Amino acid sequence: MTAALTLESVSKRYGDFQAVRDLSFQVEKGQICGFLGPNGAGKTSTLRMILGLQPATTGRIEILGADDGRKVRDRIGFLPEERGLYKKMTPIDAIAFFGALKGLPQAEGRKRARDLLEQQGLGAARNKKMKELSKGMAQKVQLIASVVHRPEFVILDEPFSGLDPVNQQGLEAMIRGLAADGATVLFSTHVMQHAERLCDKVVLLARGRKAFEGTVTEARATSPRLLELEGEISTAAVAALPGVSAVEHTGGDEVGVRILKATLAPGAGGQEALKAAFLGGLDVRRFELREPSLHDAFIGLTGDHPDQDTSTKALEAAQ
Ligand SMILES: Nc1ncnc2c1ncn2[C@@H]1O[C@H](COP(=O)(O)OP(=O)(O)OP(=O)(O)O)[C@@H](O)[C@H]1O
Repeated sequence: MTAALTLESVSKRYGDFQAVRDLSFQVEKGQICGFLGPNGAGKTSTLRMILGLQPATTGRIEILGADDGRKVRDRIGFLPEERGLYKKMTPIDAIAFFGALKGLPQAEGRKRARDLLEQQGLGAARNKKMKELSKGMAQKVQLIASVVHRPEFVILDEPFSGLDPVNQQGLEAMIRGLAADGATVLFSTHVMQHAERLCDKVVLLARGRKAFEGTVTEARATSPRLLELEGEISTAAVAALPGVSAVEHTGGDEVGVRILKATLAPGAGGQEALKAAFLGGLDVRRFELREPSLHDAFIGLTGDHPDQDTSTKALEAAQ
């Protein structure tokens, strides 16, 4: 595989504040990579360094074979976190304008804009003014504007924020389409479900440091499986089952039927525990084996909640 992006020991310092620390990761050509972390983790700072919009304090970045994103800017598409196209422009004008900034002739830009708007179900809106579009529609137009020049590398900063579930699904489909056409995609998000559905690989960032790099399956495997049991059972009896490393009483009444959550030891599948429970005659009326989600893995790997704000300002405000 060939790397489309390589970061080696990259750090970013703003005055006394270290926003990104010793960050290294790679994205292979054609991959969809999720760049995950809570607000303030350092995602936008890193994306801006990759694009060459701000220098790294230390470290090396290579994108599409160049040592500075600005040298290959016409081969990159970027959707910034701050949205906004000129309100009085039509979607076609706005898309063609952004294409022209990347060297695409106006007539070709307008033709592609028409086709892409049609594909995204926005054909009827193409001659309206941007200010007349819903937020979801405007965001789709902005994504089209950032990829109309058919970039090899697409960087999207929090592309799902502010969209309703239907538009989020539409955006997921657009991202899959970009990768199917051969583009490499790197997108930041603090919503794990999108990454779980879309990504070939994920990089987890917490307080400016990499907490994990690998596939979603590998990330999930870092977290233990959970077994939920309901019945007239004691915490001690469940704790004694094979493969169970911890037990928590989560519901039901203390003397009668109880709901217990058992954390399984790494590698334990849960079947042995269930078999032992039945063979031992435990009164289990319901059981559920829960695979860890990416969200569980994130909490386990970082100790942070992905929706939390880990910036210094937030930490200070909380004290
Ligand atoms: N220009 C700047 N000057 C000083 N501090 C900054 C600057 N840009 C970002 N920071 C700080 O660096 C930290 C990381 O910010 P960054 O925007 O990179 O995080 P993020 O993961 O993208 O978060 P968000 O999802 O909220 O955008 C934050 O504490 C932020 O306040």
